Amino acid sequence: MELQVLIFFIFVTFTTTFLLFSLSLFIIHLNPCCNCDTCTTFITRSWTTSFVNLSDWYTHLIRNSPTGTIHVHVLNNIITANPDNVEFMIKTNFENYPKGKPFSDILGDLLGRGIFNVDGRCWMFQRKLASLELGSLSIRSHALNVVLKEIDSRLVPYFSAVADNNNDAVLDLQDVFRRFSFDVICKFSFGFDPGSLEPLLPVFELESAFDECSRLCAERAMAPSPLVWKIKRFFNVGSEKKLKSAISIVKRTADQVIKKRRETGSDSGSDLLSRFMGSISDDDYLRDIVISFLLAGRDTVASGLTCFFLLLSQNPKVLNKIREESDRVIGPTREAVAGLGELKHLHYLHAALHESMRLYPPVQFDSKFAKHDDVLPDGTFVKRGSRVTYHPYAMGRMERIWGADSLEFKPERWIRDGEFKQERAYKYPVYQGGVRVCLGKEMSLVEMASVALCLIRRFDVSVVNHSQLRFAPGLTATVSGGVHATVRRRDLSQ
Ligand code: HEM
Repeated sequence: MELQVLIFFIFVTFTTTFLLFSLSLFIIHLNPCCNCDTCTTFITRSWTTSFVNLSDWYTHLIRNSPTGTIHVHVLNNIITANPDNVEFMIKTNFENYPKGKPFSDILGDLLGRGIFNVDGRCWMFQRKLASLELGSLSIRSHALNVVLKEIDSRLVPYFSAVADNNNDAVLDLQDVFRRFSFDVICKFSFGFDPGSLEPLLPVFELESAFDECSRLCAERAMAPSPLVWKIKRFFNVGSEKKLKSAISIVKRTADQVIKKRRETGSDSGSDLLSRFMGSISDDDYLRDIVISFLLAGRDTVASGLTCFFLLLSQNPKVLNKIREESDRVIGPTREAVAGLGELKHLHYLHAALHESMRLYPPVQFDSKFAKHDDVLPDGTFVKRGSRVTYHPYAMGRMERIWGADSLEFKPERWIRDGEFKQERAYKYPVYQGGVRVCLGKEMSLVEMASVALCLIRRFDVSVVNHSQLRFAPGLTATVSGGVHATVRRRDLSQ
């Protein structure tokens, strides 16, 4: 009995100390008492009466800010859509804006020492290794082969089955593209095929565990204070208990794949894991690296494709122009596929993909934490420890950046002298840009262009729900309830 009392006493003392310590950190870092308009609207959530998404409210505030920057004091968060500030954060003064501890705390349990979650030397080592691998021609053509095989063997049959259903069946584009891109990134990174787009296979345990991780980590990020989730994690209750179990599934599966590969040897050497295995002998480190790639490559591509098809469905003229261009470059045979060389000549298609991600960037915002006091180019003072966020979603909707027609879907704005022209990364930081620019940019564009071509040339895809998109909380832009569409085989006599 005495022992139980002692344990109880230690438990209560520890918990109280922990709570008080965390509360004092919360008060030091945040400013929970601010009663400015922005903070009051944020705390009372009264923005929901006029806006569907938090990002839309931020866009509205930023539009009305003369500098293109706002400050949500209660979150200690500076949010900017000013290209000069973006360039300063991610390039000129990059050293002062690492991901920082608050970010690595949120994703640390899932990503460990993976590239997404680290700064400094550990990041630089992985970055160098990964850029060497991803830059090589052989891995690019491996990526294209993986994508084309998945399109041919699963995506086209899946769409065909829906099109041949006489009852005007509807499919959820977002769900299909997520499963497609999960298969692709697993094959590309691990060299193994989860087959999640096979209609008859049950949802793969790894895939749903990954969904759960992404959702619950985003919940951590949205908590008003890390104290909330840290206490839950400490006691292993509620959402933290679920997260722990989902993370263990992801890690266990990755461990099994690596162990098997060590036993059988890296056969073809073409997937990313085989290539990393040549330089890294620590299997836990290898696992962290590969999990970061799975996270990076899955929902981003699915989100990009979903919004692209939504916009095409609303803009038939753009759709027709893409079809005309592809007939010209690849030839009119519907089954013909574009190789790496031909993809480069599809200028209008690339313009349309970039334009779609301007309005619906897969990563809507990206935060860093200031190491030292600083002043942004627009004059905003940044206190050490503040969170500084650049906001591609708001940037894509700014008249001062894109002109009076900024809300229109106009691929033509990317075409000069008949060719696709890239914009500066700081005006269009959809793939971030600067020192930590996305390493999968080329691969994702090849993947999205290939999917778009194969589907557009064969099918008419019509989105049925056209109301304003409501995004669910998550690391990547995900539409609540999905994006539903009918699919018909194209009438080739037209
Ligand atoms: C439309 C698709 C994609 C978009 C919009 C996108 C966007 C981004 C963004 C915004 C970042 C910076 C995130 C941060 O600050 O942590 C990033 C980083 C990264 N992306 Fe992507 N990404 C896409 C696809 C991919 C794919 C397919 C891969 C893998 C093959 C990939 C691999 C990476 C990696 C490894 C990083 C970390 C780079 C570093 O920290 O140095 N991405 N991406």
